Order: sequence, then C-alpha cells, then structure tokens
Amino acid sequence: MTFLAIDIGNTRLKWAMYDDFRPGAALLAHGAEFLEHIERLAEGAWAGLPAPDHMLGCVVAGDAAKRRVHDQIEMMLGWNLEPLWVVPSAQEAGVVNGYDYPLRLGADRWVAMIGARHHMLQQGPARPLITVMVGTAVTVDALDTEGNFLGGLIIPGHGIMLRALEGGTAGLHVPTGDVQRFPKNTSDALTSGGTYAIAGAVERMYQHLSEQCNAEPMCIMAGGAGWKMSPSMTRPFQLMNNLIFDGLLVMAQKRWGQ
Ligand SMILES: Nc1ncnc2c1ncn2[C@@H]1O[C@H](COP(=O)(O)OP(=O)(O)O)[C@@H](O)[C@H]1O
Ligand SMILES: CC(C)(COP(=O)(O)O)[C@@H](O)C(=O)NCCC(=O)O
Ligand SMILES: [K+]
Repeated sequence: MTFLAIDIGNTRLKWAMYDDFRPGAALLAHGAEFLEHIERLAEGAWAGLPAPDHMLGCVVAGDAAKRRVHDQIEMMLGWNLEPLWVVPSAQEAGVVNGYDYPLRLGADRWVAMIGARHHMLQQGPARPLITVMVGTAVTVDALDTEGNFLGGLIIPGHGIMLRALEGGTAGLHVPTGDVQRFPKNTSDALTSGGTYAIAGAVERMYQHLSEQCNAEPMCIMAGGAGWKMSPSMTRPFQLMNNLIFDGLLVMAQKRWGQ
C-alpha cells in the first residue's frame, strides 16, 4: 500500500514515497525540486518508482503549481492516482483550528501542527506546543495542551529579508556572513539580524504560550532552513525534517486507514 506525500512550498516541492499510509511507515524514496523544475519530476526523480496507491499533498504555492504537479502525475505510466490536497478545516486529528477563517490558514501550517501534536503524544503527556517552520517565510504556531491552535506568527524568511534590504537600500549588497552576537561588518550584521529576528519571534511566542498555558511548551522546528536556526535558538527544540510528511501520514491514516 504505497503512499505519495507532497509538500509544495513557495520555493521547493518536497515529495516522499512510503510503503504505507500510517505514521511510522517506511520511507522508500524522497526528493525535492525547485518549483521551476516541477516539469522534471515524471521523467526524472519519479521514473522507476512503484505506483503509489494514494497521494495526499499540501500546497501553499498556488493553483498553477498544483496543476503542474497534476500534469506530472498524469504523465506517469501505470499510475492511477487521484491527487488529494489538504484543506484546513475547523478540526482534524485532535487539533482545533482557531483561525478567524480556518480555510485561510496555510495548509502547510495545519499539517505541521497535526504532525507535531501526534509526535508529542507518542513521546509522552500533552503539553503546549510550538511549531516553527523555516522556509521561504517563517511561521511560528502555538497549540495549547488540549490541541487548540491559538494562533501564530508569519515573518519573512532569510532570503526574503535579505532581498528586501538589498532592494530598499544602496549600501547592502554584500555576501552572506556569519551569525555573531556583536556583528562588526555588513555581511555579519545582515545574517545575524535575520537569524535573531526569527529566534526572537520564537522566544516571544514561547513566552506568550507558557504564560497562557502555565506550562513549558514543547518546540518542534522544521523547514529547509531549520538547520540554520539551530545554533541560535533560546529554548529547547526538536528538529524534525519530515514534519510535514509525518502530518500527511497522520491525515492519510484517518482517510484511508482501518
Ligand atoms: N539545499 C537547499 N535548497 C534550497 N533551499 C535551501 C537549501 N538549504 C536551505 N535552503 C533554504 O531553505 C529555504 C527553502 O526551504 P523550504 O522548506 O524548501 O521552503 P518552502 O517550503 O517555502 O518551499 C530557502 O529559503 C533557503 O534559504
Ligand atoms: C505563510 C506561508 C506563506 C508559508 O509559506 P512557505 O514559507 O512554507 O512557502 C503559507 O503558509 C501561506 O501562504 N499561508 C496562508 C496565510 C496564512 O497562513 O495565514
Ligand atoms: K513549507
């Protein structure tokens, strides 16, 4: 019972093939393509894969990207798949969506929270939970001990922050620098500024959530640039590279399992 999970962010499409659609399924193959290379999937990374029985994805990159992926799936000989995409709802898998308009929440944030809460409950008792996703943009989302999504932050990712500063000034065209506590050149000042802006936002959310819930939150971080943040975080956290896929496996089991 093979399962294809797809996560289309604003920079890259990530995909993973599993031998089953339940948490803990074995990873058979995985990969990532920049969005401009979606058309390579069918004849490239996906060629030779076993035909998946089910597919579930989340997409925040717009309908055009989704349609281009449908075209790739159609090109796969022997695949007979109905592509299904996550739509954030009011409640799923023990998580309650507190957004003013639940549908407007990014599908990737919804899936990540569901994956993170499932992961936490596998490890021990329920606690407040923060999911941090460091991709094109950075999102910092808060769940209380009962699984209510209380709300979250959206901030620019490293790349967007740098490009915005480069574009809006005359003197900030410099190579990437290092993260320093007291940067003494422009490159280090920009790199450190972006990194601590993100780390500071997570710290604030940690304070807000621990005050709100009277308990120490668990913090789970993911996303293509999560590793860049690791040395600069102020609180304990777990890096989970497959967080979105884990969330999709939880949702897939609810849809097709049993
Ligand atoms: N090998 C890599 N390829 C692409 N982006 C990378 C890579 N390593 C780190 N990054 C960083 O990760 C970000 C993209 O992360 P990703 O999780 O793919 O974003 P999204 O989900 O928004 O597409 C980029 O902004 C880039 O700074
Ligand atoms: C915040 C995001 C742009 C993050 O995108 P990403 O960095 O993963 O490409 C995405 O989750 C999104 O478009 N959200 C919709 C708006 C919202 O969540 O409020
Ligand atoms: K993402």
